[in-house]
Amino acid sequence: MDQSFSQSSALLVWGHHFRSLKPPAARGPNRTNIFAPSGLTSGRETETNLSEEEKKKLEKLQQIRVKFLRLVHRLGHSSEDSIVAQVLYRLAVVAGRQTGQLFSLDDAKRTALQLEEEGKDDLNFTLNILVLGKAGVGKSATINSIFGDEKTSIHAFEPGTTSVKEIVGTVDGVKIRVIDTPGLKSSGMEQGTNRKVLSSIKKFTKTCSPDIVLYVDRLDSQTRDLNDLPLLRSISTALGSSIWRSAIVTLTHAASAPPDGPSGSPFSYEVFVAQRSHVVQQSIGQAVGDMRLMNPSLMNPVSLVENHSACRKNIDGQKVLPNGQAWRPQLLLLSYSIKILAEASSLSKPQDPLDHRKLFGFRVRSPPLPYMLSWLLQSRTHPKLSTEQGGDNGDSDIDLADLSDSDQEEDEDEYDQLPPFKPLRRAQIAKLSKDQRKAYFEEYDYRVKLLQKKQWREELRRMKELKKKGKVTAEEYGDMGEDVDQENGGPAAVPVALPDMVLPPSFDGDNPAYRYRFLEPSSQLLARPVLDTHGWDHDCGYDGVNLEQSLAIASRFPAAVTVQVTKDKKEFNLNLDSSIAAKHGDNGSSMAGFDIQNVGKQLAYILRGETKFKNFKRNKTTAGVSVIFLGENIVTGFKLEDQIALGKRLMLVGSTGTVRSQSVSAYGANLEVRLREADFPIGQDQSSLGLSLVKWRGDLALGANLQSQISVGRNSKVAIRAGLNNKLSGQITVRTSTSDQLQIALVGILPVVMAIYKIICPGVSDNYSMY
Ligand SMILES: Nc1nc2c(ncn2[C@@H]2O[C@H](COP(=O)(O)OP(=O)(O)OP(=O)(O)O)[C@@H](O)[C@H]2O)c(=O)[nH]1
Repeated sequence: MDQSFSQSSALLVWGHHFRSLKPPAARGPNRTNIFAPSGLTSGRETETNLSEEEKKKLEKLQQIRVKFLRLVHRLGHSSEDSIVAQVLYRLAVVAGRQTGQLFSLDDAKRTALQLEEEGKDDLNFTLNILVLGKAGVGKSATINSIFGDEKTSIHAFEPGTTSVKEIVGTVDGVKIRVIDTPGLKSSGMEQGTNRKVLSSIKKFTKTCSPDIVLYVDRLDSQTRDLNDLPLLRSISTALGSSIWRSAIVTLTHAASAPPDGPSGSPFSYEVFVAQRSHVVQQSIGQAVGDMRLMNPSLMNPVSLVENHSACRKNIDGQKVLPNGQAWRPQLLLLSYSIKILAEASSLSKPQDPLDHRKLFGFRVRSPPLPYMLSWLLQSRTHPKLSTEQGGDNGDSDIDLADLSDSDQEEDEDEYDQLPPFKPLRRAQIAKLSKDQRKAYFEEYDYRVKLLQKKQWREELRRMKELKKKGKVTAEEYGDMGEDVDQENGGPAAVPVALPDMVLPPSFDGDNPAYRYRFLEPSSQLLARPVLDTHGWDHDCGYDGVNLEQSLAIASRFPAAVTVQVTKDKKEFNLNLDSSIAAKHGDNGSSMAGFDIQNVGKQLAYILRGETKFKNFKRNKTTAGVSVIFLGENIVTGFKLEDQIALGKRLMLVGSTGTVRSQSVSAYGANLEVRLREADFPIGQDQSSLGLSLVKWRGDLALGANLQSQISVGRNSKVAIRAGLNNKLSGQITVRTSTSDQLQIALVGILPVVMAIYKIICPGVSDNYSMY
């Protein structure tokens, strides 16, 4: 389910610079609200005291404001839009927060609308854009998308732009002049070539100085570190670090599916965009050498772009991102805003220049509602008292009963009735013919399975008896380790022995995993290191720690706390999950929880509660609420969930819910069918098919998700995960694990075959690289 949600989540698309913002003027008690109707404040009185020079400045600022509102109108945005509100606020600040007749917002709005209705072509607004970036990142394609026309040629496999050139066109009555530049090189060795290109760019910009710089890179490139520093430094040295003042980080290929995270499941779109934006923004900060630019509130704004011809379009024919936002009007609005602010800034005193980065850096953002909705709709297991803590282990009663009736005796008998069997030695097996060996292994596997089943049932029976007598201890219960949790279709969360560190795939003497081993813990507090598998060579990869504790509060209320802290040089992540539950009779249970999670770069504090009722033997209904505090936003949520078990193998889970913040709501529903092998957990084959639906800001996102784990032969397992949404983007992941070396070799050949296929059919590879 996650995947489909992540595809549709809307998120930090504009980085943290584009947060929905209540006009800050409305926040402080001493500030004048620029959105208040004119004439209600003392503006008129102060206006009469103004000098001629100040009056002229106000008039000019009002003209700029009218011009800006006309541009906003042409883009189809409203003055309530967060970027627009921020620009208007900033203009009011430059004006000294005058609200009199000379600088009335209502007047400006009225004039702008009137001029637009008259259709006058007197806007007098031009925009010069310099486009910079590495080779092949999509600079020329972005320029074509801006103009909606094939103005410059693009190439997939060779340098498309070989010299600096100017492209002129008109968009919404605005004359836009774009300087397209040859692709720059990132490696330190090639900075000589870059210097030549940059010096020709500099010559060009002397005659046509840019209002905006688009620094273009790909959203989907996997650089984790500061690989582009030499390139960014060359740009700063050649064009001056002030070039970054008006730069927008433009990330192309924005419809790409997020890659897999350390947990194996894909990142949400929000996290993917936030991480990639952060890497580029930080690199720019480092290249400029201004530590203030490392401050999130001063980083360059980010804009997402998707140039692919198959990109989904909205009813107006505008290309839209996976979160449903039309990117082109947003990019233009951002560019116009920066130019408008620069115009306003030229009227203010030199010691107070406007830095648009500061402007867009307010730490308030529109919360990613689809992401929060998918989080809310997840099924949760209520913590239970272990038998040692005095509990009867609630739901697992059903499991034990279910799993120990009817066909159990048959299986046991079957195993006991089997004729004697003598396992062969390796040397004896080697002498068998191919058919004999096959028959031998089939028989061997069949017997092992029956034996495992028998042992498992014996263990369950033993546990049941002990439970009846109230004698089972937590350790024994933990040893069992096989109690099936009906809700999650997997082993229930019971204390298990501390796992060892995962060994890296190739030997590395520096890796601590080879030097340290865990000891069996005596405490119930489970502590585990968190491994980041995407580390570099000689990186130890352990950047975090995970702690888990289950307790019984007042010997009655089971509680569970999980804390995970990851920290490396640059990032600090904290995740806290804590829950406490209380039972109502035999069939009901309520849970309250407090979580802390990283959402983008902010911490979200979450209060949640839910009540679960078992209304029929195989049906459970859950209702839950949540309140999330994210920055200055409060997101409230409500959900309903129903689980029906149809026999032992099939489970149906349906949930629906809504989240709401700042009078915007997102609605969603999930339906999931889970199917597992009849002798689960001895046989591990299981599949699930999920459908999800999210409605947010008028956009409907539908997603389907299939997950399947199948055993192939004796030694291999295949796990398939496929996701597809109604925007026809999706992802298929196939993972195979095998102990057969030949198969590994075959799997290793796959990328080579793919690479050859791409060379033979370049068009195909280019078109399908992201979809
Ligand atoms: N899927 C996808 N492909 C893109 C996108 N932008 C560009 N491309 C493709 O990437 C390739 C290179 O695009 P160009 O626009 O020529 O890149 P460039 O940065 O101008 O390249 P140089 O001029 O050589 O520096 C072309 O095949 C484009 O079709 C995008 O947003 N999504």
